[in-house]
Amino acid sequence: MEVKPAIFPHEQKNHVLLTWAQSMNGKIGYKNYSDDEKGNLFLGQLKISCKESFRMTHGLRASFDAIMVGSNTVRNDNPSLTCRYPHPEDSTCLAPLSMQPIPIIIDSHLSLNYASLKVMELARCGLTKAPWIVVAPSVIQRKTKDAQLQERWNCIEHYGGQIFVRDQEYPENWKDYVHLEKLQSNGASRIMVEGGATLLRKAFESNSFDSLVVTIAPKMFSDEETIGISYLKHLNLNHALWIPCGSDILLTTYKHFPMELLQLK
Ligand SMILES: NC(=O)C1=CN([C@@H]2O[C@H](COP(=O)(O)OP(=O)(O)OC[C@H]3O[C@@H](n4cnc5c(N)ncnc54)[C@H](O)[C@@H]3O)[C@@H](O)[C@H]2O)C=CC1
Ligand SMILES: Nc1nc(O)c(N)c(N[C@@H]2O[C@H](COP(=O)(O)O)[C@@H](O)[C@H]2O)n1
Repeated sequence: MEVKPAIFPHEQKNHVLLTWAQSMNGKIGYKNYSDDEKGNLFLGQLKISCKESFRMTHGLRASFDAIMVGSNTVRNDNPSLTCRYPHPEDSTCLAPLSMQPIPIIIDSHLSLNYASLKVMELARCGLTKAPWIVVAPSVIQRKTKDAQLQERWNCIEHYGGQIFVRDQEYPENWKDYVHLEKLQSNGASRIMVEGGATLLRKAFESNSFDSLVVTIAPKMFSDEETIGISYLKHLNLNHALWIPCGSDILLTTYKHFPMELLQLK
């Protein structure tokens, strides 16, 4: 797949950036995740980025209208999906509400327990924007007979979130699956797709993105306990830039990567 040089989203209205952090052997997260409600060990996030590239990610988050993640990412990581600078490792170091990206979760069957999520708690406290959830059309009918689904739907709306029902149950094309046109026409024009592996892979397969920023850390993780993304080998990266960032290296298609993001202090 030819990957074209990209311009940074400030100059472009609609933009989809695929971004993730990976080890040298392409690993991005723990393989088995478990729902801590069932009393199992909650594995949480695989720590990959160094502090400089994690800070860069938060600089990017300040430049985008929304961060999109998949439902398994939320189930495994319970991410806050906030813009925190200059110290992203400090959960209280939040950018002003106006600079916070909209969290977008692709959760076709409304499978997550929204009341227990960090993104909902942060929205309830007025610290961040309430999340947008993309669901399959079957949820409308199912929730009339399923009190738990109705409760989740009510929880999202109660905290000011929005639910977007896509047109088809299982669209082939990524853009239809995530209801991209509707999201962008409602204000999420520039979207950072942060993962997980499936959501990113499907975006590659339907060539539904404008740019890439990949953080590659000098780490290796075992096949037994981690999952990976192996799409880079299919890309023609002749136009890509490789930019050192702390102990990591960034692979990006931005011809003019905003280097000030690397100096975010
Ligand atoms: N290192 C990093 O930067 C990141 C790592 N992760 C890790 O990734 C792991 C989760 O990844 P996965 O299990 O792959 O789950 P995932 O988070 O990608 O969830 C699967 C998603 O794919 C969507 N999907 C299924 N079929 C699709 C299709 N045809 N088109 C478009 N979307 C489709 C589902 O609706 C769901 O939202 C976790 O371990 C998490 O920690 C997640 C984000 C970033
Ligand atoms: N840039 C980056 N480096 C890592 O090492 C990571 N594990 C991730 N993970 C992504 O960031 C989300 C967490 O977001 P918050 O810090 O909770 O706001 C996680 O869900 C992945 O999307 N990213």
